[in-house]
Amino acid sequence: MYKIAVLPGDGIGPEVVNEALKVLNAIERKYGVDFETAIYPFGGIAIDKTGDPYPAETQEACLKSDAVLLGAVGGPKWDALPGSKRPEAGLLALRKSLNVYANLRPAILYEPLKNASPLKAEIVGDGLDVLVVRELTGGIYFGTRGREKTDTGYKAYDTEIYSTEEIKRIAKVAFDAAMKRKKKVTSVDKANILESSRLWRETVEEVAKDYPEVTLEHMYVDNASMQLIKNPRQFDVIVTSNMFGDILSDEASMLTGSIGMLPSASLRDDRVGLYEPVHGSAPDIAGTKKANPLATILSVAMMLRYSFDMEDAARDIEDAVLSVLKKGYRTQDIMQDGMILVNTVEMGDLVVEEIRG
Ligand SMILES: NC(=O)C1=CN([C@@H]2O[C@H](COP(=O)(O)OP(=O)(O)OC[C@H]3O[C@@H](n4cnc5c(N)ncnc54)[C@H](O)[C@@H]3O)[C@@H](O)[C@H]2O)C=CC1
Ligand SMILES: CC(C)CC(=O)C(=O)O
Ligand SMILES: [Mg+2]
Repeated sequence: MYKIAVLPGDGIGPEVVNEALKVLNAIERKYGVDFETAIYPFGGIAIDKTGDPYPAETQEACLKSDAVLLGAVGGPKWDALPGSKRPEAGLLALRKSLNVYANLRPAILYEPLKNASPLKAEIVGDGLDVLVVRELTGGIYFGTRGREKTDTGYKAYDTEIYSTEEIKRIAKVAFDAAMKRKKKVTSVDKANILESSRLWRETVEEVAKDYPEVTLEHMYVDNASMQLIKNPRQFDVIVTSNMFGDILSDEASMLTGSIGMLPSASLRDDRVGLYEPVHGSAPDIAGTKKANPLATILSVAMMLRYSFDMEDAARDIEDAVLSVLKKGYRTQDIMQDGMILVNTVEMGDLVVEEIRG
């Protein structure tokens, strides 16, 4: 029996996680498996309860689980807290404590959403499928940061540090993924300025030697941001640092129609993983039932694939999502003329119905 720690978090987090749990339940019944799920406080709600965004009880449960399912954290209620005490600091601590250094963020444009992408039809072509492999437990989000008083105010700093080992292991993940795809890796950096990017580039070059079948190209992050819009079909796997991957994956999400469509898996060298939508807690729509739960539902599919080796069940979920979209059902973020508008709960129910068959 697999143990799953469930961290709904804040804002729309609990709303989308509820729908994902319904889908997980449908998979349990269909495949005769048993998942032991338990919900733990995390993020802003945990700060309210315990003063800590990642309380000891939650940490212990996550470290003992086979997988963690997370909604999202943060919101205006906690924005005035110092950085180290905010819900987002809990998220970084969770990722670090699990050592899930490889964040896979597939940006796939589902065929029925072709017209929901803001890109012109000729750019989208017959579909988009880009995998962003983001380094998740190092870089500037984890470097020393601080503030010092000056005569006129303050100066503040954040530091980007990457070691050869950190770069090697994420590069390997990207090349291994590319071997199962179109065999192309684009490594995104800012090596014309940053020393950490220069080491990144050199190290990725070294790793590439073990993958002669894979084409490697390097691209500066400013150009990559532009190319993602201009010609996204040139990309297969993008490998990049924590911050660049954070930003580029939000950008890539728009190619698919909405950030509400983008799942993620954060992995380490064994099968334990953290699964969460790419989006945040969306305080602007929290409580309105407008949130698209598909990113979280698709994150469950990634959990079944990567942590539980249940490829058929993962595909079942992905096929169910495609069917629901083909039938014309849309949450507000992907709504188009002539389609049927549904809310968060209705979208979850529709996916469950498809899985049940
Ligand atoms: N992994 C996490 O827990 C993350 C947390 N955050 C936190 O979330 C809070 C809000 O951040 P924002 O910058 O506004 O980013 P956000 O991703 O929460 O929202 C950006 C925009 O996308 C929309 N959106 C997001 N998810 C959606 C969904 N499932 N369905 C439909 N529309 C959706 C929102 O309504 C909003 O207009 C902040 O406190 C931020 O720090 C932000 C990103 C990731
Ligand atoms: C706290 C942030 C690093 C969360 C975020 O934006 C992300 O992981 O995509
Ligand atoms: Mg982000």
